[in-house]
Amino acid sequence: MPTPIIVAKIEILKRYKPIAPNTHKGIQGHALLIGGSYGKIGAMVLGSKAALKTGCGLVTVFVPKCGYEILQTTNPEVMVLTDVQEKYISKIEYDFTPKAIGIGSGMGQEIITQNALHAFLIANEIPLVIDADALNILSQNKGWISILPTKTIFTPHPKELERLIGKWNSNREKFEKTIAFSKLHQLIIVMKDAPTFIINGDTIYENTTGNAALATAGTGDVLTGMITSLLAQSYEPIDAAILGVYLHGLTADIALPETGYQSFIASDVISNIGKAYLSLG
Ligand SMILES: NC(=O)C1=CN([C@@H]2O[C@H](COP(=O)(O)OP(=O)(O)OC[C@H]3O[C@@H](n4cnc5c(N)ncnc54)[C@H](O)[C@@H]3O)[C@@H](O)[C@H]2O)[C@@H](O)CC1
Ligand SMILES: Nc1ncnc2c1ncn2[C@@H]1O[C@H](COP(=O)(O)OP(=O)(O)O)[C@@H](O)[C@H]1O
Ligand SMILES: [Mg+2]
Repeated sequence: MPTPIIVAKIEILKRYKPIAPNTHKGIQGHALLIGGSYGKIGAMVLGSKAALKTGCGLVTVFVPKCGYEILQTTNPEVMVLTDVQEKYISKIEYDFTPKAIGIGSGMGQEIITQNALHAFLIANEIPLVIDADALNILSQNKGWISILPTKTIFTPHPKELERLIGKWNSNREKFEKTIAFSKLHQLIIVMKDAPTFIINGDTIYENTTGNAALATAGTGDVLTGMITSLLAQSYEPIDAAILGVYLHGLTADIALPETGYQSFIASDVISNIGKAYLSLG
């Protein structure tokens, strides 16, 4: 197994691009987040707010109709497009060209949603982050993985990873299988765990931030919003994954003295993104 590259501040500063003074929202990047279903619109509320707080200029969400008022009320900075269906996504349509797309958080796995994902993947050429139910759907339809743009970012937690690559008998085998999967499909795999590893073919990155406060609902949905935002800001996919995971963990390290492990929630990741950026100098 290749020795991991340790991702500490020095590795981040090689990749981090401070904001240009004369930038504007039109060049800061437009992120599109697709997902949500009845009862899981919160995943999109969290992801879209995280995307804005990570610095892209514009964020649009595509959600089932039941998400419209929720998102317009909770996140007024976010633009909202809706599916024709009330409770789940059935046909993904939008009339602009986003710089990056994140798909899957809270999306559910209805058959009609699976078909909508397939049609979307066939048409799409924009850089992608794939999370949660979109990963689960791909696990059941492995042939669709070949349609993805190269360097698409997958963000599985251990159970989602197992659904994609099958069971492993040792840590070593888990890495071998993930590396083989990454190479076969030319994907970047964010192996979310404690710690999180990022696999890019034979290269392994080991993140150094984060703690058990992150073991709470929605922190993964937030990470998807953050990585999609960085992709929209023209970071290379590998840099968006590395920087996103690092900043996400750093929010928990910064908040811990005030929240403790137990009371930290996904919204606390979002409210500490600013401090995480400031600590980069
Ligand atoms: N507020 C919201 O709307 C929320 C929506 N969510 C969405 O709900 C859907 C279901 O996601 P889930 O992840 O809960 O369901 P999954 O069935 O994918 O994952 C849950 C299973 O994975 C295991 N697991 C998770 N993390 C693990 C780890 N680090 N090590 C070992 N096992 C681990 C759990 O024990 C459990 O058996 C997704 O679409 C997700 O985006 C969740 O993110 C929760 C919050
Ligand atoms: N004990 C832990 N230490 C560090 N990070 C953790 C820990 N538990 C969970 N995380 C992080 O929290 C996030 C959880 O993501 P995920 O399981 O997809 O949550 P959700 O789907 O509820 O949003 C991942 O980034 C994971 O690495
Ligand atoms: Mg998740």
